[in-house]
Amino acid sequence: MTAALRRRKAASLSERIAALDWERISADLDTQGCATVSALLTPAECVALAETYSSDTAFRSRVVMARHGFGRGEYKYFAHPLPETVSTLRTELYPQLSRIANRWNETLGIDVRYPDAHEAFLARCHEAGQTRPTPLLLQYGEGDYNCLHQDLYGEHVFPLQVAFLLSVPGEDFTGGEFVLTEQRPRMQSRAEVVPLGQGDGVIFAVHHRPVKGTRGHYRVNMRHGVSRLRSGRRHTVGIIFHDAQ
Ligand SMILES: O=C(O)CCC(=O)C(=O)O
Ligand SMILES: [Fe+2]
Repeated sequence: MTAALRRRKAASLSERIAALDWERISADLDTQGCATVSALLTPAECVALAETYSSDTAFRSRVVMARHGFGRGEYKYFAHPLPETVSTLRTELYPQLSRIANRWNETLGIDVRYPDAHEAFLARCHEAGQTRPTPLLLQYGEGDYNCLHQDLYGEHVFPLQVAFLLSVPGEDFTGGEFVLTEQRPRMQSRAEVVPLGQGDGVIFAVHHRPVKGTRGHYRVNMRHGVSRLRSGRRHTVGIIFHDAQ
């Protein structure tokens, strides 16, 4: 098979997103507060995205985490126009996730509802002065880590976000595990380490999520971060659906 034929036969990113098992993802998010999708990005897409890190024009700002007490390592927020892979992920993951987000808000008795199209949700952000794009590329070297945090950038918050591992664990880097914590009312916190391979994504709650208890649902507070890299270099791309002030 020629390379061109192989390319045509390979499903596009849109097709791969549409083919995801959303019932399973939805159930995992309900029970665990996170769900993984395996190899949604191809190795070529991962390498291409990771390589844009050195670009001067693709980004609107760079954050050196140690300067802000966020950890160690750095990240850059993409500028418009977003790379096609990032824009496709953001636009096409959103409609499925908005159904889960609306269901969660209903469960928690929160009045906010999310529109079906990402464009409509962005219009809401923009009207409130949240106009700057939030998708970001992160870069970690040996000894780097990302402190537990929540990606909140203003009044409007979409309750789910996604991070994709672009590097190959065990080969490009060691350590550097994705970590989630869940703070439960009047109980001790629960931690979850999410093993990821190259191109895998983790979908997780940004801030709050409903947990089923014996007497209805209650709200827990979520944070995410990355444990210390023992060696090598690790890149991830973060897809956050609300824009920033
Ligand atoms: O590098 C990671 O795995 C975490 C990235 C992150 O904090 C984010 O995508 O918001
Ligand atoms: Fe984050």
